[in-house]
Amino acid sequence: MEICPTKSDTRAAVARLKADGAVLGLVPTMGYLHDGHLMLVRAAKASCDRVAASIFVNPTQFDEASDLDAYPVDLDRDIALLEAEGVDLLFLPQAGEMYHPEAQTVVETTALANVLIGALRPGHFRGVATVVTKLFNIVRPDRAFFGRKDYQQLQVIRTMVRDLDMPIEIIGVPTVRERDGLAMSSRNVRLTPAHRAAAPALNAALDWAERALPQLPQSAEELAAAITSRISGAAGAEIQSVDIRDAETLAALSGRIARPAVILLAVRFGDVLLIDQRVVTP
Ligand SMILES: Nc1ncnc2c1ncn2[C@@H]1O[C@H](COP(=O)(O)OP(=O)(O)OP(=O)(O)O)[C@@H](O)[C@H]1O
Ligand SMILES: CC(C)(CO)[C@@H](O)C(=O)[O-]
Ligand code: BAL
Repeated sequence: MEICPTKSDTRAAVARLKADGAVLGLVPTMGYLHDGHLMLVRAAKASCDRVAASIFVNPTQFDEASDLDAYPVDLDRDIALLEAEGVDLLFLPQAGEMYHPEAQTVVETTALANVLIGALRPGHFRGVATVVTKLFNIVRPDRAFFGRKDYQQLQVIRTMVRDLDMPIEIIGVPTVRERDGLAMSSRNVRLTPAHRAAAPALNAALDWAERALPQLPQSAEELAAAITSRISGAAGAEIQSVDIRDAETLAALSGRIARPAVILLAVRFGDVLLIDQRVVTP
């Protein structure tokens, strides 16, 4: 695996990797890799000739300095894991390499960026869309792979690619979970033991909702209220939002759920914000 700390190294390495017309996949991450990330790498390996990954803890998408400071890092382990998966290129920039000191250009999906998680984390999706655009411009992949766990992020990126005519196919990969159902996340290590024990309540509530939906003639509002009451029983859970939205546009739904919908959860345990999601089809 070639490790490239600069944009110019990366462009040169990509040119070599694509010289024979190979299809290149990109897996963008913020590091501290777990099996969810490795599933993205495996999906990329399965459908592309060459695979690039990036590790960059992007400061512009953090709305809280304390969350950025607490973001876990273990580069040696990450590099070994990516090597073992057969990744061809790792783009590993420093913040100074990534952003021009006088940078003033941003990319924003104006409506989708400022609702749901975007309302809880102001500026977050502008930071994500801007850095992903930069990663796409530096690596120029044919396909890019993102987790469905970060559902709104995936829809923001799909919308951006559509609106700005980026010639990149976006692939959404299913959520990888711990044995007790908790969605894998780099932030899980920051949960206290008591919060870690309570956190599978998110997935349990989603499982319940998926099972209950065909039997109950529930409205979106009633379903959201029932999910909220289930999660509120989990020790330490501070529910930030439970939303039932159109699965594609994330437009709010009300009344009977008559089309594919996504249930979006954001729940704080101490200072850790956990998210989870489930697409349900009536
Ligand atoms: N459990 C998971 N299953 C599948 N994909 C995942 C999972 N967790 C993260 N991803 C995906 O991996 C990519 C990189 O995510 P990131 O590095 O932010 O990891 P993370 O574990 O989601 O961290 P965070 O704690 O910031 O949410 C994103 O596309 C994300 O959706
Ligand atoms: C897509 C991403 C790498 C952009 O910084 C980040 O938001 C993430 O890890 O999901
Ligand atoms: N996984 C999304 C990146 C973030 O939480 O900042």
